Amino acid sequence: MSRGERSPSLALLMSLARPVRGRVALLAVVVVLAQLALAAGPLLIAWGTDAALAAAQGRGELGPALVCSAVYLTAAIVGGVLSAATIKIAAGVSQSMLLDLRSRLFRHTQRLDLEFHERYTSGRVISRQTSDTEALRELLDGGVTALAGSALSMILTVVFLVTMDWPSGVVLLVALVPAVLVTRWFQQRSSVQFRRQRTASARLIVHFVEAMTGMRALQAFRRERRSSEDYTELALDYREANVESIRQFGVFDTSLTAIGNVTVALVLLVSGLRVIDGSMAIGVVLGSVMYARRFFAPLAQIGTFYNSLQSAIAALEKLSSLLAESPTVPEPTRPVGLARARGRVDFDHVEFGYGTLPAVLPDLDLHIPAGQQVALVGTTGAGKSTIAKLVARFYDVRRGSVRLDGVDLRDLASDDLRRAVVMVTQEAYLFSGSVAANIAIGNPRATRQQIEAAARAVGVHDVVMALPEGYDTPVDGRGVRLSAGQRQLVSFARAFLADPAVLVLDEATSSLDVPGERIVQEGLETLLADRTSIVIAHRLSTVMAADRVLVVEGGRIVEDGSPAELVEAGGHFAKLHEGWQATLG
Ligand SMILES: Nc1ncnc2c1ncn2[C@@H]1O[C@H](COP(=O)(O)OP(=O)(O)OP(=O)(O)O)[C@@H](O)[C@H]1O
Repeated sequence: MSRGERSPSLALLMSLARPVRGRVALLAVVVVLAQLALAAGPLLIAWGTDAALAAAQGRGELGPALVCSAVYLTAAIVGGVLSAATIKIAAGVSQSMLLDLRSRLFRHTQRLDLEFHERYTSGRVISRQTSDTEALRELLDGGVTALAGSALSMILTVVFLVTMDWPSGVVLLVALVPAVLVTRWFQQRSSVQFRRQRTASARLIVHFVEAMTGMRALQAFRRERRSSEDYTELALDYREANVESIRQFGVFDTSLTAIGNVTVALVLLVSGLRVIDGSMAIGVVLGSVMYARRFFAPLAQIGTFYNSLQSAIAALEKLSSLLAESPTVPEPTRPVGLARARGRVDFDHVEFGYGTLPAVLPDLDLHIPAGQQVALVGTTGAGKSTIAKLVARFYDVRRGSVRLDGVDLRDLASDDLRRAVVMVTQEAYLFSGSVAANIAIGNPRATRQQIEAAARAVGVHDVVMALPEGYDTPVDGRGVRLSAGQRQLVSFARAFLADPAVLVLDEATSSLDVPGERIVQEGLETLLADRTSIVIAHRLSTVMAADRVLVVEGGRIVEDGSPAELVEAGGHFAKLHEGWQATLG
């Protein structure tokens, strides 16, 4: 990892910590004080045993022993209270930082353009918001303080021990060599193992999600058995990875305990010999042994925390690179207002292609007067949706310009653009909430009367009234309680309520000209009336009702005229028309 790559992560961490820097400083002070209080224990015992007990036994003075006990007790209580405070402050700091991060991520990804979302995929966005934020939470929620506390505890132990009795300190430092080697071994092995675990778990989840979301296809093609065999294999892989990781930790932990015990024995041996020859007091032996015992425990914590640290660093890198993405459809620096758009749309020699791919529209010159109803037809992949999406400025053009009432969309204030141009997609996406709330998306300030009027206008009012709770009936994420046609009508009502100057609509391919679809057709007619409309048409009735039909082929308009004129002309459209009529029989 180069410095250049790391710095955005660090910058992100710093920017998250800035608003809570006071609490971070307090946390640092509390961690140091807690460790000092805890590390003082053995020193007090040594002094208490040698000086205070000697005073009590020799001269019958209880004072020093009482003082020593009181100080020991105070240090223990202070250490305990401060350790608890550390956890509390760290949790507060981490939750504030994560709240900030989560909202930043959400706002940012929402602001990014469609091109980004198509490239990045929703799965990746979700894992930024969930598992990566979670990895960071583990680190911030005590991981950093535990690491700092552990390191500080080891340093203080050595310093106190060397100050109290340097030969024991030397024994400790010598024992540190194998302990560090074992820790390094564990870190190397476990980071490989950790990656294996993560990959195995990701594969398992992907398989699970795929099987669940593709359940219909899975059952239709009788793939259940094969699918569960594959799942079992992946689950076994995951188990293997977990077992191996636990085994490694077992080896590491046991080795550290063994090193710790041998060190205690060595300290005891060296001290014992020195007590025999009279060069060491018994209290110092006690203190040294206690220091030796508490020395290695933090190392196990540092070792096990290594993986969390690694994954938090990786998560931070991914999060910061997502936050560094900037929209390719930027807000204008000096927006031009357009309070009441009339609805004239112009494509002036537009060249457009997705990302760096070859141009889909090589040179489109199209002028639609305000109020005209335009139907786009053509073979699949011809570029109809692309034209529609450019009108809503989901993407920016490479060359030329798209203008609304003469204003380049790139200069138009985005609120004005969103008010003036509304796109209704085939998908007719419903958000979780009531039917009324879904219609009100078109105009959040609308009253219930206005919502109902919109529903009446597009012919969905009776359908809604027949639902168990009428307008307050909740619809799930994708509107499972409503049929495709009903969903479409709700999305028409939403667009009707928004009342845009320009309506862009991708007519559902599944809805054909069958009698049951009459209601959708009528709703559509009301919606399209009195405004500029650009419809990617799939029904003959919609096309025939349009003022103007554009036949698109290979990103170019090959025929342009009224439906009657084009039928008359005997070109592509006339053939399409013939075919349509034949299917309707
Ligand atoms: N998001 C995208 N990224 C890259 N290429 C795309 C994207 N969307 C469409 N294309 C390509 O652009 C071309 C035009 O696609 P477009 O969706 O505009 O066609 P269409 O006429 O609307 O087709 P259909 O009737 O099947 O919806 C196609 O070659 C398609 O592969």
